Amino acid sequence: MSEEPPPRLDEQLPQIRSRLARASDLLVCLDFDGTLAPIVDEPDEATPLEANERALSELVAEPTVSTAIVSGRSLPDVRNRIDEADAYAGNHGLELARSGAVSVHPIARKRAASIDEVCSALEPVLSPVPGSRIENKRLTATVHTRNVPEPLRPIVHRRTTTILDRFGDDELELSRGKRVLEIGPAIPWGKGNAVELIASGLPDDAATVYVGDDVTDESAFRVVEPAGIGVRVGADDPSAASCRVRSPTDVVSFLQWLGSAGVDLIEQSGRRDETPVDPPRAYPSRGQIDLEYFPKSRDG
Ligand SMILES: O=P(O)(O)OC[C@H]1O[C@H](O[C@H]2O[C@H](CO)[C@@H](O)[C@H](O)[C@H]2O)[C@H](O)[C@@H](O)[C@@H]1O
Repeated sequence: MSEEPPPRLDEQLPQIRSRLARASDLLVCLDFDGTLAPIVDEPDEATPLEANERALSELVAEPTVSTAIVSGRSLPDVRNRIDEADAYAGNHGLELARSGAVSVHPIARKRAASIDEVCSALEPVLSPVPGSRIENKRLTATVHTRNVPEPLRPIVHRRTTTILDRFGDDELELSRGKRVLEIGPAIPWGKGNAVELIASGLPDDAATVYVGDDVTDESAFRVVEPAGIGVRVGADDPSAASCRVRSPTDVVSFLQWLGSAGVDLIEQSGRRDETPVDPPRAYPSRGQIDLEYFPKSRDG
């Protein structure tokens, strides 16, 4: 990954056009917080921009386009916040909903009890810290520090690390996001893996676009680039994405552009007529799914 922030999206339009002009189909994967919805102080109050919802609906209506929301929130939470997408990945890719069925990473499912224990242990040590908040998302947990006064944030970090060392038993790991500490199972699985799974149901010459704003979106950028298009939302962070926009408002413009010029480029390529498209692979029902859709591992 370059140390430099990626170039602005408008500077990259010729490259984006040429990638779309070679594609038979388009998969548009979108992060939620900071991408479709502006970042707000209270996580419960995050709402997508109406214009982003409209632009998503227009993409959903296009026969050459598939859509997915890929979020760090729990699956039920993110599905309640934004409707209509063809697929949803929650908990940073550990749970997936598509074609009417849900699959959960088998190791993450086993470690849900440890997440619960850690949340219970964190409650008494963090509740005295003003503004701190624990979001238990079953497969992962988020410790929020956005509303914690700056001088107290190191205390939250220390206490969280201490509890995780005591209860996590090497099964859980800590990572950082935007004013949050994310606690999840220590397994090599992230948003990028979820995007690969979703894309595997599409023809080989489909183009995948991924738009996201935070650290966990980087694994998805690495998966889609360079054949697809990664768009980092935010000012000047280095990223594996090939271009950037500044804010969720700019995401609106990009989604609108994809729904008009982007779809035209794909249709003009005419590749769809030549390529027989496999029917989307349906998710099997709960219970059958885990080992089939997620990799086996020693304790899986
Ligand atoms: O992958 P995402 O959909 O972007 O989810 C990442 C985390 O988003 C939420 O936290 C972030 O947004 C909050 C509301 O704007 C903000 O207050 C917080 O500081 C941000 O980090 C969500 O609450 C987490 O569960 C997600 O993991």
